[in-house]
Amino acid sequence: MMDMRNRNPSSSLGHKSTQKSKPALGLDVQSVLNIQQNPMVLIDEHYRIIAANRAYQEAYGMQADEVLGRCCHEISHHSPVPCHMRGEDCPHQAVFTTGEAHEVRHIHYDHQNHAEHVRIRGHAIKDQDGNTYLGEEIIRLPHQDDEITCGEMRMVGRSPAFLKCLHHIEMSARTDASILLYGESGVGKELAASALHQFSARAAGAFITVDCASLPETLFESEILGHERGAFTGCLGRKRGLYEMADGGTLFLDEVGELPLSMQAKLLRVLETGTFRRLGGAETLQANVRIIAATNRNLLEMAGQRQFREDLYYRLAAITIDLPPLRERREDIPGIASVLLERIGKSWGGQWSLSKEAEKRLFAYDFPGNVRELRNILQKAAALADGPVIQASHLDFELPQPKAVSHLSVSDEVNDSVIRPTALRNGGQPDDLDGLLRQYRGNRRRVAEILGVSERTVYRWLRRGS
Ligand SMILES: Nc1ncnc2c1ncn2[C@@H]1O[C@H](COP(=O)(O)OP(=O)(O)OP(=O)(O)O)[C@@H](O)[C@H]1O
Repeated sequence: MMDMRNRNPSSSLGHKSTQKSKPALGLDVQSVLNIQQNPMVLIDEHYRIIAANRAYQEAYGMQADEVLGRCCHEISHHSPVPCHMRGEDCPHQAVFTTGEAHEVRHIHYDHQNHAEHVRIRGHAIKDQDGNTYLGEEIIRLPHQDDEITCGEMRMVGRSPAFLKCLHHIEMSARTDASILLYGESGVGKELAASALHQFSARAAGAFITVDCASLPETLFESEILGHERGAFTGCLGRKRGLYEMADGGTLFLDEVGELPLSMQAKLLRVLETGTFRRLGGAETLQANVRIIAATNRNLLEMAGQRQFREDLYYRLAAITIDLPPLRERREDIPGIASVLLERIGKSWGGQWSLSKEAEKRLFAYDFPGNVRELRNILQKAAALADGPVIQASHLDFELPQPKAVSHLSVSDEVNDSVIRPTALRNGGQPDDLDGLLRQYRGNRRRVAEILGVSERTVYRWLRRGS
């Protein structure tokens, strides 16, 4: 039987006096911890480990006397500073500040410096003197959980901001609440929605995407609710709508902020009742659908300007999740770049990697168009590279200074040398839409204004090109 007081007298449970230092109920802490199959540790307010079970010692390849008295961050993060000082969501900080249990997703390093994804549940534990300790259970995630695989796509990242977002996605997926994903264009909202569906109890059901930006107002009802035969001129047969097709699964409303007010009212009616009628139909139908919506607009601000219904906002946003832009998680750039190059290699039949200098240049760039822009830059670079290694010179991402453009119209633009590459193609789409977006730091509204088209049109062009 191990006596914690002998191992680390200053930090054992009930350490205030020898008389009182006996653990509650006289239990041997070590044997209680050893019952746990997952790694478990007790940590004091100074981050020092005062007890660790056998599974913890095995996970980090250390003997008990090598672990006790050491700081938790030294062992699991190989870091001299606590994880919240490196931007991570730290259970220690949360539990000692709030006294509440806290769960996070982290990357831990074993004694051979191998990284592994873990879920940590931290709880406050009191001794008989009222001192608080952090009890941490560490759940090691299976290898395939290192990344989120959505069909062919993988959601890659290991930055604190990304792990926090991934944790929110996993936790929210357990509920059936509606979720609103916020994030700049190209940040991975659709991928996140698909991950939410996959983690949820509805994973076996359908995942149906509605592109709200490109859905014409006239087709809204027939597309979302379906129609009966002969419902309108030229309508030959019965068709189930997207809402009905998502029964038992998830309906993803992409770019929900682009929905005109009239469509918002129709959508709200369906979401509130869960019932609907196909166009031209008399029967009231029902579907059990989980709603995930995404936007890059501030919907509450839009609600204040009467451009978005407040009641619809609250129906969509039971839970909101922010997806951080790539420039706020730069350490993810090399990992994502390598996955994107793998994807490009597979579809083009080749293999590309980045030179050190190219990696450095990517790391320094701001990516107003986020992961989609990174993908476009890499595609272009792979096409330009004369071998398997992409050099810095192949990366075309000069971010030109935005010009003062508030007064520009389409005709002004034709005479403007900076914007000339965007000369309009058939159908109004500029030749270098990506370049124009880069020029205006991904601001689709500004680009739409310059081209004299609606933001929905710019969005539709982008989708067509991706
Ligand atoms: N973490 C990631 N790891 C790997 N690929 C990613 C990641 N995030 C996004 N991508 C890729 O970036 C591209 C853009 O992602 P996605 O379409 O999900 O962005 P979005 O936020 O929905 O964009 P938009 O607002 O324009 O609709 C896709 O090809 C997607 O697979």
